[in-house]
Amino acid sequence: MKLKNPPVNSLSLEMLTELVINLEKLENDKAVRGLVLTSEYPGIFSAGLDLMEMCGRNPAHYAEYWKALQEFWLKLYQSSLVVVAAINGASPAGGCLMSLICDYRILADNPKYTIGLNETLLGIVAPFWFKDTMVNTIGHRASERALQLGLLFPPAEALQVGLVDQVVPEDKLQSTALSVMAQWLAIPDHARQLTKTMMRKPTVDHLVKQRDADIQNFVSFVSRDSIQKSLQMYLQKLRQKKS
Ligand SMILES: CCCCCCC/C=C/C(=O)SCCNC(=O)CCNC(=O)[C@H](O)C(C)(C)COP(=O)(O)OP(=O)(O)OC[C@H]1O[C@@H](n2cnc3c(N)ncnc32)[C@H](O)[C@@H]1OP(=O)(O)O
Repeated sequence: MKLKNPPVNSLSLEMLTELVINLEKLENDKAVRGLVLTSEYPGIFSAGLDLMEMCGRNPAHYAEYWKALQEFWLKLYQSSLVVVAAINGASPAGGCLMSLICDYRILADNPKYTIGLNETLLGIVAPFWFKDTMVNTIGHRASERALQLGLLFPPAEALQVGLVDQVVPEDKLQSTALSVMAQWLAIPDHARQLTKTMMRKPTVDHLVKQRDADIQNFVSFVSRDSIQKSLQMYLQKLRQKKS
């Protein structure tokens, strides 16, 4: 599946909805057992959540957006398919989260392709289920440091901390993803799927139990004037970077 939402594959409401629909279609197709997630635009895997969905909108929109994000996370994290992320570009914040909920992550070796949960750099806080996903991958201490500092790791460091499973030359990314997929598909589906469910259930339950409260929390947080100002300033900084 190729992520395709120009210019930076930000996770807009429309994109999240389409991703969930496509995932459902693939899961209902008995001929499909695995999925490689990559970007149509080498250089950018995903810029994360679409900041335009979080700026200057009304509470009903924020609630709808957050619910769609939760839906996407729940769908992909619990997918019965083998999901391999072939990360062919920068992967900040929500882009990193999307990679973390796959079963295996391969990052192309390019110093510009940084990955991490950098929310604090925007003056916002990664929600508990982003944090849980990261802790499950790299452990508590490394997550605490990475989350507080909003670290974006270049490939060698991402590999060292365990944020990705493999770093390969850019021209070997797709072939490596396919050979990793073959290795995972050699395991009987039912055994692998039950194991995945067992490993992920506590994290899933944590969010499921608090879904409504999490939406309310997001809506009230994002509606604050101070948060709106931080997000606007960050967007402005992104725009000024060009000039
Ligand atoms: C408030 C409550 C908070 C609760 C928690 C919320 C958790 C949040 C998770 C998130 O994912 S927040 C988003 C974090 N994302 C980022 O910090 C990435 C920002 N983008 C970049 O660093 C770069 O754009 C890039 C991805 C490295 C690509 O760089 P490049 O130089 O190739 O492109 P740019 O010129 O920077 O961008 C092109 C164009 O796209 C706009 N844009 C970039 N990122 C986003 C985004 N996340 N959402 C919306 N739009 C984005 C950027 O402003 C440019 O727009 P124009 O200037 O062309 O209009």
